[in-house]
Amino acid sequence: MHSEISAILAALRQQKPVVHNITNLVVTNTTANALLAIGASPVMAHAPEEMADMVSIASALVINTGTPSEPQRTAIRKAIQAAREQGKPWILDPAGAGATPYRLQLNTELLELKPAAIRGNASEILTLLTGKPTGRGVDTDSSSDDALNETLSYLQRRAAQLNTVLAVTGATDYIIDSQRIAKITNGHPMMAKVTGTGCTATAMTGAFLASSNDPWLAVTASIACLGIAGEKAAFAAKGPGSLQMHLLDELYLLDAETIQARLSLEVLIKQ
Ligand SMILES: Nc1ncnc2c1ncn2[C@@H]1O[C@H](COP(=O)(O)OP(=O)(O)O)[C@@H](O)[C@H]1O
Ligand SMILES: Cc1ncsc1CCOP(=O)(O)O
Ligand SMILES: [Mg+2]
Repeated sequence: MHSEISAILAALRQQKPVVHNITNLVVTNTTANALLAIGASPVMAHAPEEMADMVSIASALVINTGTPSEPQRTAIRKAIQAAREQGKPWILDPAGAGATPYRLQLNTELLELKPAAIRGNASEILTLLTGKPTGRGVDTDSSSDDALNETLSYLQRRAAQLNTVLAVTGATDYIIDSQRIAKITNGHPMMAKVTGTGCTATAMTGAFLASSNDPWLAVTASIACLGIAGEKAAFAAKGPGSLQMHLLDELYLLDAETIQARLSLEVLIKQ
C-alpha cells in the first residue's frame, strides 16, 4: 500500500487542489496551514452569497460542524448543492455531533446529501449513524479498539448503504467502504492533546479525495500520512505546543521513503 499512498501524495502535490472549507472557528487557521504544508491550496469561506462561485473554483469541499450557526447552515446547504451539481467530492466532519440535539439534527440532515467520505472520532461516527448521542463535547468517549472492532461489520454495512467511505479515527484508525477496511496504527497519543488534529485529518482528506479516483484509497492515504507525520512530530516535540509546530513541518517534509519505512497498515477484506 505504501506505493499507492505515495502516488496519491505526489498527485496532490502536483495538482495543488483548491480545497474549500466551511469549518469551525477553532481550527480555521490550523487546518489551512496543514493543507498548505501537505501541498494543497486551502480557501476558508462561509458567506452564503459566494458558496456556488467558491465551489466552482475548488476541487473538493470540506464541511465541519464544530461551531454551527444558522447562517453557516445556510452556507453549508448551498455549498453542498453546488458541489453535487458540479460533481465535486465533499467530506463531512460531524464534529461534536452528540453534544447537542441541534448538531445531531444538522448532521443527520447532511448525511442524506451523499458525502464522498465522513471522518470523525468513534463517538461522532456512532452518534451520526445510530442517532444515539455519545461523546464528550467534540471528544470521544468510546475509543476502545475492542468496542470498535465489534462494530466493524455494522460500519461496513452502513458505508455500503450510504455509498460513502467512513473514517473512524483514534488510537487505531479504520477506513471503511463496502468492500475494504484499512486498519492504521500510526499516530501518537499526544495528537489528541492538540485541538484540531481530527479536523486536520478531515481537511487533508478533502485534498486527497481531489487527487484520486478511488475514494477509499484517498481517505486511507490521507489518514496514513497524518498518522506518520504526527508520530514523527511527537518524537521531536516536548508537548502539545511544539507538536503542533512539528506537525506542519513533518507534513511538509513527508516523502515516499518515510511512508515506506513507517506505514503501519493492514487491509481487512470484506467482513
Ligand atoms: N491515542 C492515539 N494514538 C495514536 N494516534 C492518535 C491517538 N489519538 C488520536 N490519534 C490520531 O490523531 C488524529 C485525530 O484523530 P482523533 O483524535 O480521533 O480526532 P478528533 O480530534 O476529531 O477526536 C488521527 O490521525 C488519529 O490517528
Ligand atoms: C474544541 C472545539 N470546539 C468546537 S470545535 C473544536 C475543535 C475540535 O477539533 P478536533 O475534533 O479536531 O480536536
Ligand atoms: Mg473532531
